[in-house]
Amino acid sequence: MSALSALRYRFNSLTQTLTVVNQSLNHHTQSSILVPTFILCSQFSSKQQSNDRNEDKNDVVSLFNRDPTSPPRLFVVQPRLRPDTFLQAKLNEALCLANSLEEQREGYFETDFFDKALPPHIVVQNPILRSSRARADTYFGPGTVETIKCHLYTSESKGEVDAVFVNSILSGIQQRNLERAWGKPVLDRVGLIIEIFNAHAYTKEAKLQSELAALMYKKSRLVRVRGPDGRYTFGTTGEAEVVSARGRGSGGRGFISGAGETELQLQRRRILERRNHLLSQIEEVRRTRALQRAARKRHGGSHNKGLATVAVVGYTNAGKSTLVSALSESDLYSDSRLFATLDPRLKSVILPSGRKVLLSDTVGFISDLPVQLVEAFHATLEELVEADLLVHVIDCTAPNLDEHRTTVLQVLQQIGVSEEKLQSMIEVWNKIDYEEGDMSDDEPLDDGDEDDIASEISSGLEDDKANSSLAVECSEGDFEETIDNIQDNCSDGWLLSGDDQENVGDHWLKSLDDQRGETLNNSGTETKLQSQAGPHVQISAITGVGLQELLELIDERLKTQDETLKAQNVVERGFFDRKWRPSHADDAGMAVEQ
Ligand SMILES: Nc1nc2c(ncn2[C@@H]2O[C@H](COP(=O)(O)OP(=O)(O)OP(=O)(O)O)[C@@H](O)[C@H]2O)c(=O)[nH]1
Ligand SMILES: [Mg+2]
Repeated sequence: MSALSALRYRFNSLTQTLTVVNQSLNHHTQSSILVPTFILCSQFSSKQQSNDRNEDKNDVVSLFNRDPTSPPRLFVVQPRLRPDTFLQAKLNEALCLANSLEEQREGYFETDFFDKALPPHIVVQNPILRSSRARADTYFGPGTVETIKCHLYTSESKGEVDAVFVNSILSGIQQRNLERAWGKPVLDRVGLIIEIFNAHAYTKEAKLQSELAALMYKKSRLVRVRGPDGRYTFGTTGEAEVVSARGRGSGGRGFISGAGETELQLQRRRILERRNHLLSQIEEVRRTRALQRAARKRHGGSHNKGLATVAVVGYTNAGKSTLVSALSESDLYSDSRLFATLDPRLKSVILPSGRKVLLSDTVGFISDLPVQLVEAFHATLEELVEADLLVHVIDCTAPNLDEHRTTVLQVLQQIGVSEEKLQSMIEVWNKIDYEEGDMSDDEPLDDGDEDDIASEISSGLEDDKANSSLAVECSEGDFEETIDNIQDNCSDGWLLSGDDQENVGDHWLKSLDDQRGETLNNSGTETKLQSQAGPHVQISAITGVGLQELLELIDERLKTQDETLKAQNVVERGFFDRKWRPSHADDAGMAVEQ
């Protein structure tokens, strides 16, 4: 089996299995359930929610000018990674990300995830693996840029491409230069994830937070690049820097009144104004959430006891929503699309001891979760920080399970979850029902020449090569040459920019390397983030295996926590009593004796 078919097989077998699983639930029922039947202490009443959802309905925030009525077709560029299992996992994730970008309408997606064709894609040389540093201007070397360009043209001739997705982190300059080289909008990993959040945002809260993240990302991408004529230009298509009237006349008269505002300054100002507006609205959301949490803690439980919240966290697509639905016998929206859930949902569950608790389903994480999203989704993520107990769901079928675990732990630490809560977190391995198809004739990705593989993996291009003049330039024989032998001095003037930039991509791969070092090393040295040796419970949220055991474990952990808290309270009360007891001689003596 060729590397391409192996990859297709893996992707298809993954999606097919999930299709079968999904068939057990009626699609339309699933789709419509985002209008929740029961949201405890929700921030808005259901009537309010529907109003909120209708409000700003046409406000589609997009990082590139995509048509919101139909999902964009993306061409996926995956830089090579090692080992092959890691590359395979990252490529699969990139393809799922590319297919996940679709506007959500009235609570459901028009396209079934499994009906979507595999996006055209290519695996290329990784500039960071090769020279430990990516090019400042185009990230890839000129040979790779050209190779991608001709593969892109071939795909485009079939009407397949609206934009290019590079599964790496690019700087603003690199992105702009690649857009010019390829004549297509370019999205990097951060951009695509933010774009997906914007497309999937449905409630007012999610929309506000996603828009804020997109704005902050946009702000960091406002760059000027040198045009073909050597002058600085602004904008994707290289418009000249526009000067607005603002600034003129404000600081003086006539010639000393200032040069006005450049396009760059104008865009920045607009972004900052909108940002302040969004921040004030998000602050309101946070305040409301905090009040509701406090109310739950005070009166939510039986016998006037507080109601404990158990937050279900995990990598995106791990099965969090399916698990919460199964435990609470409800029907939260679940989908193989990444980031299907953006808003926290609370569902009540009765534990084996008879105790009632709230299960919270929330947004999933991903490696390199954009910092803009973490900051913007502060109000949502705060729910996790405030939860009494965390349940970490891991998809045990993921080949890079350790990386998923590390990513989630890193994000939890980043948002301020205490060490104590991380220690008491329950780790659950989900999808134990999953059976891998027969992979006996599957070849490892890297068998043979790695550049042949890169050519092979490029989807749907092989057949066209013989006929297309462009394909002649991309023929496999030339491929190696294109990548290896073209000198790095071929960049046109416009590729070079005067603007300084940092190599964010380097950081990304370095962090990948670090993670792989941590997660794939066999030295036996445990990092702090890997203190968990294995799962506490193994379950299948679909078949129900292990769910009772999980509920018992939650019960037990909460009980232990209650006892610890009680003990602490006794100690604290003792201290309090000693400190504030009236200064009667006998009492004081007793207090000392205690
Ligand atoms: N085979 C199998 N598939 C499962 C299981 N649990 C969930 N899935 C599937 O995994 C996919 C993702 O499930 P979700 O519950 O949406 O995952 P999630 O973690 O909520 O994902 P996001 O909300 O996108 O972060 C869906 O297609 C589910 O049907 C399981 O136990 N076994
Ligand atoms: Mg979900």
